Amino acid sequence: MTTSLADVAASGATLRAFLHGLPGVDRVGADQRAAMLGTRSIKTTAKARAIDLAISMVDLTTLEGADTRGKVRAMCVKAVRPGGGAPRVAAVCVYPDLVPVAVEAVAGSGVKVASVATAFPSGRSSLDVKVADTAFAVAAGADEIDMVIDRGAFLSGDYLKVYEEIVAVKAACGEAHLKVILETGELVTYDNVRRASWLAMLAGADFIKTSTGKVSPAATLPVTLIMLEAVRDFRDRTGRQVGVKPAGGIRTTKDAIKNLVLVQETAGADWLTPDWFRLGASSLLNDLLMQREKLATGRYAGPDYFTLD
Ligand SMILES: O=C[C@H](O)COP(=O)(O)O
Repeated sequence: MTTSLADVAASGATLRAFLHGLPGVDRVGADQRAAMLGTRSIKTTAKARAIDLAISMVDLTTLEGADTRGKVRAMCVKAVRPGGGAPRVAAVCVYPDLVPVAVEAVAGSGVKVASVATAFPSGRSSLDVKVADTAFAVAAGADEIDMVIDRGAFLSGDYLKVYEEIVAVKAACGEAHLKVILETGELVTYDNVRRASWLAMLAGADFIKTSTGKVSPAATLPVTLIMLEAVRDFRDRTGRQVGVKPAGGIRTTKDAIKNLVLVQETAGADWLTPDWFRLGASSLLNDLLMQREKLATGRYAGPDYFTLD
């Protein structure tokens, strides 16, 4: 069924009625389903393919106050050529002022440049500043913008403010893709995660992303499960596909593979590509490369071989 949801945001009241009319999340059921899918084992050949797929989905990230041009350049080299014949990652993710460095370093490789904007990570600034932050990153060459929602507005029930900010930032993105970070660790309930997912998609998000990586808990499996259900149901309802990016705290190959199983079993194979699913992580790539080497040779390459963060 393809139904227009255009009038849902006609007013704060209609938006609230829609979001609160979504079915509630069965918390115990979501936790159990995520735990059950997380224990699935996969064969060695499937594991090799899964590792390469996971590498191709990584948004290799550095978001520290101490980031330097040199650190970003080194990260980009690794993003483009992770080593050992592994595929390139999907994107690098940096603060807006470092976008030009990343753009130059990945030029011609196919690796995208993503940048966090809108007063990341708190989102506490005026809309003008958030739009300017976005425009700055896009003008510098960012292919993707990772914005944060105003959690304060969301938690006080001012859904229209959150919606309008996303619409304004989306407009400032132009051709750049917009990932909307829900910061699920601050949303308190799974029902809120479902509501925020729909709110972001209704406002035009190309991707919904769990977390900034600055708040704990970050990308838990149940939260990713709820967001995958939301993109699946949103596409059933509107015909538009939206991507999902768990980010924050994903460090091991085991974590990555659990996420891939979740995608396959929840949203389905249409989401199992870097166009529709990303893993936002600062150190996951190292473990994926080490496990890849172990599968191929039977032994781990030492840290001399892989640059460890
Ligand atoms: O968007 C990605 C996160 O900021 C990275 O978080 P992480 O350092 O826990 O992998």
